[in-house]
Amino acid sequence: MAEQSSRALDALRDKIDVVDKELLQLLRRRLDLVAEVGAIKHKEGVPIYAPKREASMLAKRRTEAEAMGVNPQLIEDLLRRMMRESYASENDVGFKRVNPDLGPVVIVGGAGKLGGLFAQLFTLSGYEVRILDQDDWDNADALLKDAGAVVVSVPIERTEAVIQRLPQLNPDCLLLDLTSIKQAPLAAMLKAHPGPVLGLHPMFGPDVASLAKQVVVVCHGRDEAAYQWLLQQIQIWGARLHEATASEHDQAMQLVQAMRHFTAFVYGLHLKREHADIEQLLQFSSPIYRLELAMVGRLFAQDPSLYADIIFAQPDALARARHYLARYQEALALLEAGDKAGFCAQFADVAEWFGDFAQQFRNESANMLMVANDSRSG
Ligand SMILES: C=C(O[C@@H]1C=C(C(=O)O)C=C[C@H]1O)C(=O)O
Repeated sequence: MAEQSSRALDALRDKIDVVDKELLQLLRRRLDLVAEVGAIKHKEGVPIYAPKREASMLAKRRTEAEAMGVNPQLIEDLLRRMMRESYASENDVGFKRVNPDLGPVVIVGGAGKLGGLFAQLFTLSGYEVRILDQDDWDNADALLKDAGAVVVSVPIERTEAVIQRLPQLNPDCLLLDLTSIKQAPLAAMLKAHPGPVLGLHPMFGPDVASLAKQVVVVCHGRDEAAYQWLLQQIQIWGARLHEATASEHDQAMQLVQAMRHFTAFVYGLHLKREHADIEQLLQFSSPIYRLELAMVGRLFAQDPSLYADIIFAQPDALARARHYLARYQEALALLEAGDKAGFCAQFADVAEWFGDFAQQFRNESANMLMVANDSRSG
């Protein structure tokens, strides 16, 4: 259908175009200022993400917006989107090198995606980075000889074997890994290397444009003082650190990763077996269902072995999956019995357990749904 226009409408639209162009110029000016901030941060080693500055800036702009009859959420959305752009532009400037005396950083598995991201961040921070990938083992001694830090970033199922395969490192070399389970790799590293050891789990994929606001889980291994520089470096990259024991981490990952991915896998399997017509589902979808479908569908755009690794590497994935099945059967019994009241009672029980988080998640998702809807066209 042709979109309607009239002379009056065209005149107003021309004026809107002028305003939008002004906005664009303002954005350009803001980006230039942010680039200057980036240069100073680079020099002084200030983290790219400044949560307090952001919070006070957002609060002020919200108040001002209200006074001007502008929806405060509108300015907040715009500023948050611009700040995301800031992080990426500050990335490009590079980062202060916290440990100028460190020998080369060797990334085992550096040709992989996550290893590649860390290789890039270390390089942007002025460290000498060497990659030790599958075909480089003949050359391992030379690559590792004077290493200041060795980062193991290989698929989970190979992590322990790779750690065992490493030649003896310098006693003061830092050995760390980025695997998404922590107990077994940490134990293997402590056994293989008498020097400083650290377990990290970056809670993000390799596609992030910057580390700003991302979380890195830190599981201490040995000689914390020897790797403070790295923890500081990661914060300069913009990430937030979350300390946990390896077993706390692995327990949480059961639910956050293994169970969740397994459930998404089953849902995908179910859609296929039911011969669901995705095109049609999308036509009928509400924004929340579209988002859910996206969460499931995106899984199948990735490497199956990545997910197999995450799910199968968890020591009690099987027991957890069985618990989940039992819960499903419990809920199914309510359905079989036509027990609506029982369903509502359980629902209320779970709602009470979620407590304030339920409302918090509702608010958060409302915003996400609006964003998801904004990106629709046609
Ligand atoms: C530009 C800065 O860096 C980041 C980006 C901000 C922005 O775009 O306004 C604000 C705070 C920081 O998280 C800054 O620190 O001022």
